[in-house]
Amino acid sequence: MRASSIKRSLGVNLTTKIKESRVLLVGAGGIGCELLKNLVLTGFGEVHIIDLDTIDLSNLNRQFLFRHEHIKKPKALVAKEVAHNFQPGAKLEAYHANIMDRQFNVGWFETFDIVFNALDNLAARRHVNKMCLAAGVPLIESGTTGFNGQVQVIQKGETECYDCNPKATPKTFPVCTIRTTPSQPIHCIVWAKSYLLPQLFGVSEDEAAELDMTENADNADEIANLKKEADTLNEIRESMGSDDFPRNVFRKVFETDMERLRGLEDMWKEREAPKVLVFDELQESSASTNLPDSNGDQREWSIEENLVVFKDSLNRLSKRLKELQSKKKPDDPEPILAFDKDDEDTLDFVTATANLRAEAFHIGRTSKFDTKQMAGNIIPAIATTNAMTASLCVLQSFKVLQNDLSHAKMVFLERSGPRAINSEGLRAPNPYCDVCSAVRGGLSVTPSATLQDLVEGVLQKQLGYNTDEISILANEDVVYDFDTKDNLPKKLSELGITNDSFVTVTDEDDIEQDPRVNLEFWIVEQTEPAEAAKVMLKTLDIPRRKKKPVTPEPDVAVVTNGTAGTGKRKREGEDELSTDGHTAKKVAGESAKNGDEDPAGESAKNGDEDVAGESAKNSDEDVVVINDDEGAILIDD
Ligand SMILES: Nc1ncnc2c1ncn2[C@@H]1O[C@H](COP(=O)(O)OP(=O)(O)OP(=O)(O)O)[C@@H](O)[C@H]1O
Ligand SMILES: [Zn+2]
Repeated sequence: MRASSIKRSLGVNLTTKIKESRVLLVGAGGIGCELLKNLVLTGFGEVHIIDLDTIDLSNLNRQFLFRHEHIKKPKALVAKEVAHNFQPGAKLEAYHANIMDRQFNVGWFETFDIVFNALDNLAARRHVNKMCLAAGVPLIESGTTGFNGQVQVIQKGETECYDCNPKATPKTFPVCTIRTTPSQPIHCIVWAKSYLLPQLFGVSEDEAAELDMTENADNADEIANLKKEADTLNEIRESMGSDDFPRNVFRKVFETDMERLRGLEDMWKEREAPKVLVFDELQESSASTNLPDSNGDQREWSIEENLVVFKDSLNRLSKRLKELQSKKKPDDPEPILAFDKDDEDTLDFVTATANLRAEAFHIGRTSKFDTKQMAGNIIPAIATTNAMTASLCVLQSFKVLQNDLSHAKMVFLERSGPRAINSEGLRAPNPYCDVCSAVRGGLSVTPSATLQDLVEGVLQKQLGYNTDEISILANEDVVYDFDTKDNLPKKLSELGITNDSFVTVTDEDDIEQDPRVNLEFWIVEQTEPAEAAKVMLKTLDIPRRKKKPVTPEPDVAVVTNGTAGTGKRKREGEDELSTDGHTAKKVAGESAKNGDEDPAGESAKNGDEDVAGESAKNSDEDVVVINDDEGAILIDD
């Protein structure tokens, strides 16, 4: 768009503000590429782009700034170069780096007028949220999952922050469901992918993220059995590469183990016992069965076809592992093969093995295509959703630049409701949110300062904390609490508490004792010689934590891959809040926005669950199933 047209549609004032603004774009992926193009064409004066990744073939279908010749080059740098051609006058700066690196400190964040998040994971989103709160910079957070998208404006002290609504951690499955009582195809897929495949070709099942190995009375026996079974599988690994290998594996997991399970009669009083699959019988019935070709990916294979793929994929994987082992140098780590949804061999193995197991447990089979979606936790990325979401981010940024948060909105894109775009007014911060209720500040530290200087000198003497009732977290580690006092004499630097690192002080007092909100500071190292004080903090007023009404477990949606935006809109304990007078307020002018002018308000409520919510709802066990009945176009990653 020409500058003159922009001026005419946005007005001189806003156009000038846009031109004078300096913004940061975090992530140059699906949303990021669209957003960068929009920012540059809208006339944003200075745009800094950061992305840690390089360009991959699978990005090209939707990350339109990238071409085949850019594969393996850093996303941020290529995005900058290409976008620069759209608007040669724009000042663009690119960083091929992780936004969580310390060099991107609070002072650096403070230099921006707006930060745009176009990320794909919770950790980075949370980090940027925290940095923007610390720096007092407005954040426009966005996310898409398939046809759903979400944009949220976050401003310290005025709106909800990214963490004001609970986010679910990725789904894990109880070990006993996976090991002995699977009842859905996903249980069999997780077993094949996270248990059997690593047992045969990789690391031990203890490291599988999807298996909840927390030991308790119910599963102690099962975990002991697992260890025993692992030993047997290790023996079977010895036959890898020989013709007997697939047969040995099959017999172990579908004959011996099934027989053992059937013997646990108490277990099968309420449910049907698994059946034993007999290798020799299946081998015979599959004698004339061919390997399914790629046209067969979308249909369920017969049990014979599954056996053929099981054997063939095991042979392919064995060959690969043997090759890696033969090339291993003495100091190299032991080679392994790990599941990758785009690796045909591991995907074939998981599909066939999961289907054979499903057969044993009287569960329906899944096609290779569906297995790939489920095992890879894939929610398709859709270029149009990204483009629409990116444009909504820019529209919201206009409100921010005009200091008009009362007209900024939380916007949702959805396909299932009556309208594609829905919105609602921004909400005030959740008073119980530990993240945005925290008090933040810089802490000057000399190189010789110890943890004791901090705990006693600052927290106890200056700020009046009871040092028996606090815990201190630095770089994800507890460095101090009632039971961990050994670190007191250590220098802060020895504990990794150096320039620009964050330290969080949590008041662990019971809620009746009126604990304070979290105190979070970033370290500013001073050079010696120091004055008397080794650790300095200007006296802060640290308010008391809000007493939360007792509530049932929060009803959280499953976020499958961290791509989802901002989580369910219903706040933890919100119903109770409304009844005791603490109803979360809209930022300003709320009713006007949700009244006649915003007929989308109501539908937004239906679609306002976490953008991954739809898939989560498909199963009573919160299993993520991709519901594609309506013929979505799946763009594979
Ligand atoms: N900590 C981080 N620092 C900088 N960039 C990040 C960080 N975490 C994620 N990103 C970037 O955010 C972008 C998110 O884009 P997107 O969701 O399209 O993911 P993608 O990796 O490009 O594609 P997909 O995951 O769908 O294959 C990616 O380019 C990714 O590299
Ligand atoms: Zn918050």
